[in-house]
Amino acid sequence: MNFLVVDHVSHTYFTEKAAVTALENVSLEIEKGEFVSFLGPSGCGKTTLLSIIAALIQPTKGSVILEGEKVHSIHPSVGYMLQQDYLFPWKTIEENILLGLTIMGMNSNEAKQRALDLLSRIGLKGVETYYPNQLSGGMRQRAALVRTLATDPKILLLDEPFSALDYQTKLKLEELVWKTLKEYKKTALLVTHDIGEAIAMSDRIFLFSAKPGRLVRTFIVPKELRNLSPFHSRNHTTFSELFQFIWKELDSLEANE
Ligand SMILES: Nc1ncnc2c1ncn2[C@@H]1O[C@H](COP(=O)(O)OP(=O)(O)OP(=O)(O)O)[C@@H](O)[C@H]1O
Repeated sequence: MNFLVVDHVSHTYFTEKAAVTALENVSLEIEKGEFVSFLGPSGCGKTTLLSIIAALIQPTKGSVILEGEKVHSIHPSVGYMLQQDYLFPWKTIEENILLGLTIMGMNSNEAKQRALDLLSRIGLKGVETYYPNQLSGGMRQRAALVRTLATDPKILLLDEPFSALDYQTKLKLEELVWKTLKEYKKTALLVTHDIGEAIAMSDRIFLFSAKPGRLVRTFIVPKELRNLSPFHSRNHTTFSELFQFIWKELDSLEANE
């Protein structure tokens, strides 16, 4: 049984002016513990697909099946990490993280201890009492990662979580997120515009076309890259070969728009 199945999903947004088909007949399967990326031109429905998997919106057609059960409503098995950290500015880092646990009804000491352990592992020990505006962008995203992992979700949806960061911070955070998710054996779906990021972090890459969003190709990242952390993957010769290959595919998709 596949861990997550997206089964013939289509989605159309109806506005006063028009109907926009964001996704058309998308089917894919993801295994437990896999790290996959959704790559494609702007507007190809990547965020829409993540929102459907999280059950924030219902697909017009098709379904999403997680561990054999159809996903109907928002469920704690899914953790979301976005471009913006959405930490509450009036709460300390620790309070922000514990708030997530309380909302999920997980108020146990064990859950709190896990959150504090995670903060320390992710290099944020000592900043528990700080407010978000006292931290750098990279530290805030690390705090957001802790908040997401603290509830122990089965699957993490990462919607361009590094895109607002400067290049060096982005590379460091990619490394940290990849290592942490591998250590915790999490399944992750990353939405990105960055081909390099997709190759460096993923086991497989799903390439989408726009208008309407269709799954056009799946790339399996070669094993020699998959076993390397993002930083080391970027320095491997196979990396640039795959980069150029995907670049050309993406370029031809954009030319056909
Ligand atoms: N709430 C909405 N109402 C109407 N149309 C929408 C809505 N949300 C998204 N769309 C449209 O659906 C299409 C897919 O949008 P979506 O945000 O899923 O794409 P994306 O691939 O994540 O884009 P980007 O890479 O620019 O973030 C776009 O044409 C967008 O304009």
